[in-house]
Amino acid sequence: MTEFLNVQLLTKSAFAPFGDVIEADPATMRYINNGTTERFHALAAPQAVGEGARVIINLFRGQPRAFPYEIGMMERHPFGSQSFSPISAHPYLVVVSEDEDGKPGRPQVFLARGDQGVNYRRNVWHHPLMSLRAVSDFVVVDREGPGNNLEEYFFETPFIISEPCL
Ligand SMILES: NC(=O)N[C@@H](O)C(=O)O
Ligand code: NI
Repeated sequence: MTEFLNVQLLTKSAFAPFGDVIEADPATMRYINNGTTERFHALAAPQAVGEGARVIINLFRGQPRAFPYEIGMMERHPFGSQSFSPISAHPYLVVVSEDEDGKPGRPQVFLARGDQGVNYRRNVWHHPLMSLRAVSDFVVVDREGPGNNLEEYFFETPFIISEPCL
């Protein structure tokens, strides 16, 4: 039986089980550079485990997804975190799942604003990048190093996101 997923707004509290929201949170702000710059401090902390592992910074250029969209798989990165920070100012979707005995549970879909980034903590189930509306660039901070840092799971029956809006 096809299951449709609803979409919720991305908030720090709702996303807390999965990682961090990278946004200009006033509670994290301190002035630097003689008061000319606001520093929103330590919004997330990259993780990269394993001998020889390092944190790297990438650019991802995502093609917009078409809807209705089938969420047929999820993935996770056992050895490192992965963050996505939009630099094209377009909204995008963030799809995550709790872990249920080594498999992803029912996906949860968040609509992220174009000024919100996310950091998936290490080993958190998520769907690959889901850009909306237009080709969108993201600064991606994740882990490079030895070992297979990609685990994928394919659902027997895909979930459907009918529309990306709320
Ligand atoms: N494969 C890759 O680098 N990207 C995915 O991990 C993703 O989450 O988009
Ligand atoms: Ni990923």
